[in-house]
Amino acid sequence: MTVPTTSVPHVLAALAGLPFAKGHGTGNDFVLVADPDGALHLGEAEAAALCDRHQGLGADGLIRAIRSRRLPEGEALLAEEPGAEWFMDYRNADGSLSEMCGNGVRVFVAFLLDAGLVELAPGEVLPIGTRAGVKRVERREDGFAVDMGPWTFIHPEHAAAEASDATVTAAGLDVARPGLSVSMGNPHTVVALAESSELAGLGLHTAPLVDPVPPHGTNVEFVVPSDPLVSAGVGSITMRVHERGVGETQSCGTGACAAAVAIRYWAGAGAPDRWAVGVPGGTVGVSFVPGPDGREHVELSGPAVIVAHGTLG
Ligand SMILES: N[C@@H](CCC[C@H](N)C(=O)O)C(=O)O
Repeated sequence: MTVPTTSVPHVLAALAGLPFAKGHGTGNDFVLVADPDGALHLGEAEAAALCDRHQGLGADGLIRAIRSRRLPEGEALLAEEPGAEWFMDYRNADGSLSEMCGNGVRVFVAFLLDAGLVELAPGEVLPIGTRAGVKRVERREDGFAVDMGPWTFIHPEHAAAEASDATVTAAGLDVARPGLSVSMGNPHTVVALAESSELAGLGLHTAPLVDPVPPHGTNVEFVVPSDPLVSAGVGSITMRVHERGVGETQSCGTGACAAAVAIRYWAGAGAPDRWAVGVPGGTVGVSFVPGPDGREHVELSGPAVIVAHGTLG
């Protein structure tokens, strides 16, 4: 019998001795590996094997900490921000690359601190290279806040004219619902539901069908606005997410930002700039703030926890 060279045990055997950490942000969990000089080969097969929940370590994604100058996409960012020494090389659980991960970038900075690779006092900001550009991460007493940059509609012509640009079908929904596709550097399609019972009844073990799907696929957020929607100036929503390249996760930081963007857009004039987004793994904060470039930026805040360290055996 021939053992496939891409089988999880085979791929993991080739990584024996690899030090790693495990961390999460509101239950969105990651395997983290320090590879400052880019000496390791951590591609699609390695990410999928490490993230395998049965035969690997198990995670929603793999994050490699590599110096920006060691990757072509990181080197390009250094011209824009010379302080972005570290690059978050992120892969989904199926091994695919994603441009951005909002929970991941907070956990990434917690990992750099834990590994002694950076120093950052509360109130200080660290620029991080990502495939969606440089993200500035501020350390706070209770976690981290990330300037995620400006949001955009993926299909601006439809969104502006019809307030939705897709129909979304999912297990547990009686009929297809309208969705709004928002880019946070990575793609999202947001669907509003009226009742918590509809959210609870969704079957997210299979991927929702989005028509038309954005060019590079999409993450899908189902969102229920709280009643009242706004309390003490803060909007409140609850969401579940099916992530591209992963499946249902306990949380998605970029998804929480996209959900707040869509609900605020649908709510119209007078909707608040601060939002609390409840996810199965906790709560994250999303704020709309003026950016240094004069555009509106989205700020994501929330916890980041390193739970374990180990060595691949
Ligand atoms: N969980 C992440 C998003 C991870 C990437 C996503 N699955 C994609 O393919 O775009 C987050 O916290 O933002």
